[in-house]
Amino acid sequence: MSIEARLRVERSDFSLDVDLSLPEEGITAVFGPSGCGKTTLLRAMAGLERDARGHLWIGNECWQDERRFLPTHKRRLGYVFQEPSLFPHLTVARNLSYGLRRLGDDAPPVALDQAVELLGIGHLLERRPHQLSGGEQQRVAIARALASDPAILLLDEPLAAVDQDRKQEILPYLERLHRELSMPVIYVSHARDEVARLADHMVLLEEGRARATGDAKALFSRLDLPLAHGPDTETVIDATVAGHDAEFGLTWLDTAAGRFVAVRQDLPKGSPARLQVLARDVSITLGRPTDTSILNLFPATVDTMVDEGSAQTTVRLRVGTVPMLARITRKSAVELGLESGSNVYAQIKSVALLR
Ligand SMILES: Nc1ncnc2c1ncn2[C@@H]1O[C@H](COP(=O)(O)OP(=O)(O)OP(=O)(O)O)[C@@H](O)[C@H]1O
Repeated sequence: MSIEARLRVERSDFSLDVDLSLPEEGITAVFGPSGCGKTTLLRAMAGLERDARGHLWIGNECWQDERRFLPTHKRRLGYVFQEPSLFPHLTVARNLSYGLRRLGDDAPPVALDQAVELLGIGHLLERRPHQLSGGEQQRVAIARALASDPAILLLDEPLAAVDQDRKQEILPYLERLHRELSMPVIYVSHARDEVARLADHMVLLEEGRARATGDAKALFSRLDLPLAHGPDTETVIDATVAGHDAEFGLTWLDTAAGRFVAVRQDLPKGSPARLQVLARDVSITLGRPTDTSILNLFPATVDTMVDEGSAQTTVRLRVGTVPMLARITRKSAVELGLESGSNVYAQIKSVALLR
C-alpha cells in the first residue's frame, strides 16, 4: 500500500505542486530550505488548506479527490506542530484524553496506554503543561497525536522549538516509535542531522516542487542534489553491531561496505545501527597504506567527481555496493590522477553512530 499525494496549492506569490507516491510505512522526511512549502504540504495532507486541489489516498482511504474533500476531523491523522500546543489548564492525562472524546465509543484505549508507554510519560500524567520541560511537553503532544490510533502521523518540525539537549532527549522516543509502530510518519524538517538519523525515505522540496524523492540514504549521496555539496555532507550507512573489542574500547559494525570500527558503543551485539560518515573525514590513497593510524580502510572505486569551487572536490566512491562521499582538495584529486573508474582506498577518520 502507498500514500498517493497529488496536491496543488496556489497562493499569490507561492505555489505547491507535487505528485508523490510514498510508502505507507516508516518515516518519510520532507526536507528543504525555509519557505519551500514543507508546512503547506503537511497542511494540505491534513485538510487544513481548503483550496488544495488534487487527490490524496492513504492506502485504500481516499481523503480527497476531484469530488471529495474530507474535513480534517474526519481524516484519521495525528498532527504535531513545532510548539507543543497543549491545553494549559488541563492535566497531561486530560490533554491526552481530550482528543479521544470525539471518537466516542470507538476510542481505542489500548492506543492511549501504548502512546503513554512509548513516549515515557506515565509519571507526568497528573501534571499541567507549565510543570513540564519543553521536551516533555513535546513528548506529550506526540503521545496525544498517537492516542487516537491514526492512519498516519504528521510531524511538523517537532524538534525545532527545543534546544539541543531536549532534542537528544526526544530523538530516542521517535526512534522507538519508528521501531515499534507500523504507522507511517511524515516528518517535516530542515535539520539534516534529524533526517540522517530518522528518515527511511525523503522528499526533497524546492520552491514548492519535489526535486527528488526516494530512499533517504540514497538521496544523501547523490551528487546532482544540493545535499552532497554542503560543509556537512555525509553518507548514511545501515549497520549491525558485530561485537566489541574490550581491550581497546571499540565496537565493530558490519555494513554492506565492510566492517567499520567505532569508539565503543553500549549496544548489544546484533542490534541495528546507522552510521554517519562525514565526507570531510574520508581521504583517498592509491595504494593500501600500511603505517596509518586510521582503522577504517576500504578498497573503493571512483564513481563520479564534482568540483566545489576552485579548491575542493567531492568524490563519490563505491565501497562494495555502498556509495560513499569524500571531500578532498582539488589539488589532491589532480595529483592522484583520479577519474571515474580509478581503484583507490578510502580511509575514514571517524565514524559517528546515529542509532
Ligand atoms: N497563510 C499564508 N498565506 C500566504 N502565504 C503563506 C501562508 N503560509 C505560508 N505562506 C508562504 O508560502 C510559502 C511556503 O511556506 P511554508 O510555511 O509551507 O514553508 P516551509 O518550507 O514550511 O518553511 P519553514 O521551514 O520556514 O517553516 C512561503 O513563501 C510562505 O511565505
